[in-house]
This record gives sequence, C-alpha cells and structure tokens, in this order.
Amino acid sequence: MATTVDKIKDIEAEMAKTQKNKATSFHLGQLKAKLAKLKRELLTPTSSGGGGGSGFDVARTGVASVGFIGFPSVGKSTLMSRLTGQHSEVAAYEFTTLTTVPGQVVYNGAKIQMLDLPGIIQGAKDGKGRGRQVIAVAKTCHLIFIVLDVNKPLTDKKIIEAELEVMGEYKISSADIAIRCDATIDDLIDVLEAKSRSYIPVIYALNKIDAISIEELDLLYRIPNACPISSEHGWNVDELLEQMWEKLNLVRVYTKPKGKLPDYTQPVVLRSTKCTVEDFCNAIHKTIVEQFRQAIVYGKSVKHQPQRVGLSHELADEDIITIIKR
Ligand SMILES: Nc1nc2c(ncn2[C@@H]2O[C@H](COP(=O)(O)OP(=O)(O)OP(=O)(O)O)[C@@H](O)[C@H]2O)c(=O)[nH]1
Ligand SMILES: [K+]
Ligand SMILES: [Mg+2]
Repeated sequence: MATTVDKIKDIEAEMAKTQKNKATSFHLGQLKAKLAKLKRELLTPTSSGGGGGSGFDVARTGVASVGFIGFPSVGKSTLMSRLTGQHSEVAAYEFTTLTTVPGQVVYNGAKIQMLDLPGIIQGAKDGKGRGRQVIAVAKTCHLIFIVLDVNKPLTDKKIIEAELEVMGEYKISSADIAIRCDATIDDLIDVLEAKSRSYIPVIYALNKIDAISIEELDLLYRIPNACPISSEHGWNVDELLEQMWEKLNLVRVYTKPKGKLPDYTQPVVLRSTKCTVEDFCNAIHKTIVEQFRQAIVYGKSVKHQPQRVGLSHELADEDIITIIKR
C-alpha cells in the first residue's frame, strides 16, 4: 500500500508536470486540496497510518554523520544541496522535505555523511509532525546542525533545544537489540553507554544572512557555537565546514609503506573514541591484526620520533604509521 509520503510525492509530481492555465486550474485546485489533506494527515499521525517511518532509515556511509534539524523552510535542503551537490528539493512552502535525504561531503580526506531531514515543529518530541522519526535519526548522528532562519526570532532556538532535550534524558529500560556484526560484551556495553549518554555536539547554522544588515550580523557573531551563513549564496559555508571538522574531532592517519614516503592523499580516518593501532588495522582489513607484529609511528601520539608501539596504542590526528607484519 502506498504510504502518505508516497501519495504526496505522486501528487507533487503531477502538479509539477501540469501546465498552469484556465483549463487545468480546476484540476490543479483539486490536487492542491488533496495535498493539503495528506499533509494534515502527516502532522497528526494515527497509530497505524501517517506513512510510518518510510524513508527515515538510510544506509550509513562515511566515518561520521551530520543531521540537519530545524523548523520548516529555514533552508536545510538549500544547505544540503550547497554542501554536497546532492539535490534535495527546495521550496518556499513548509514540509517540502518529508524523509531523510542523504548526501556526502569529503573534507580533509574524510567522507562525512550529511542527512537532510524534514522540518520539526513545536511538540515534535511528542510525535507532532514527523518529529519522533526526525529526532530518532538525529540521535544516531555524530553532530547536529541546528539550522535557524535569522529573520525569525531566536526564541526558535529555545523551542528546538527543548524538543531535543529529551534526547539527553533518554533511558533504556528494555530494548530489542539487533547485532549486525561480531560483537563482544564490551562492544555492547559501549553502545548502550553511548546511547544513554546521548551527548551530541551541535552547531547553530544561522541561515539567510543575505537578508539582514551588517549591524545585525555583528550581533550574530557573538552567539556561541554558531556560524552565520547564507546557503543560497554560499556565504561563509567554508567556516561552517571548518567548525564541523573541529567538532567531529576525527583522527587522520597517513600510511607509510616501509622504505617509502607517506601517502598524504588518502588518510585512514578514525573517530577519536576508536583510534588505537588495532582500530587502524581493522579499518584497512580485519585480517591485518592477525599478522601484526608492531607499528612504527611518527607524530603527536608518540614521545620519540619514530616510536615502536603495539595494538593498544592510541593514535593522534595526522600521525604517520608503518605496520610491521610477522
Ligand atoms: N534569502 C535566503 N533564502 C533562503 C536561503 N536558504 C534558503 N532560502 C529559501 O528558503 C526557502 C526554504 O528553503 P528550503 O531549503 O526548502 O528549507 P527547508 O528547511 O529544507 O524546508 P522544509 O524541508 O520544508 O523543512 C526557499 O524559498 C529557499 O529559497 C538563504 O540563504 N537566503
Ligand atoms: K521548504
Ligand atoms: Mg527541506
């Protein structure tokens, strides 16, 4: 059965290809009415209907993911297209985006997944709109861009924070657990601990600065963890990416084959919570650990340059490593 989201997409497609003229105006009017009804359905989902969670789970790629959260029409999809080149529908009406739209940015050699999400409204955490699904996806991200429209009062920021606050207080009393890899008890505990902490860094992307004065812009620069941008014009998105990189706290490791120069073009990128020599080996191929004898490391993680280390040694950003096999 077609979900509400499917039906909406169909109607939107039909409206897009219907020419606007006197003969079609009645038909277009009917389509518009249908669209409005379906969108209302989405906003007040029943237990069975409302389109379910279709399209919310997307395949995860890259070393980290960044979710876009904000009220409708603040410019999330415009930002997505600007950063990734991945087309995500943009329009002046609310709830243009109805599902998760994934895209990718390669920054400093790291593949980072961007997830454009539907707009949330007040009451999202209680299930209003697609709020629950959106927040559920956001919780799986390593960083959140809270996108705000600078033409709207910053009280919006408070409302969104209140909606997201539940994420931090989220506790697991009982859960269905699906394990999709060879997991040890330690891995499981790590996952559950990370879940219950649910601490996710945030950057406020203050969008549409093309529509304000320089004096107003000066004020925006004082907001902590914020980055004023114009998605439409591409203004200051470099700074947003720089801030993203800092918050993600990723570790680039360059491989140096024995007797050769390091390969600076393709770092192995690790998360700072999983950056031991063993994690590095596993990121290349899981059989490497079995043949591992020692590693020779240059860089910030070692006192002596170079230094011989074992599997448990923690690597630092921009380290250079040579693996010696048995
Ligand atoms: N002036 C200005 N308008 C912008 C900017 N970014 C986006 N817009 C406009 O804002 C409107 C909404 O943009 P979208 O990207 O669809 O917003 P969204 O947050 O994805 O909206 P939903 O998917 O409906 O939640 C469109 O008319 C855009 O052209 C910007 O930097 N400056
Ligand atoms: K929109
Ligand atoms: Mg959108």
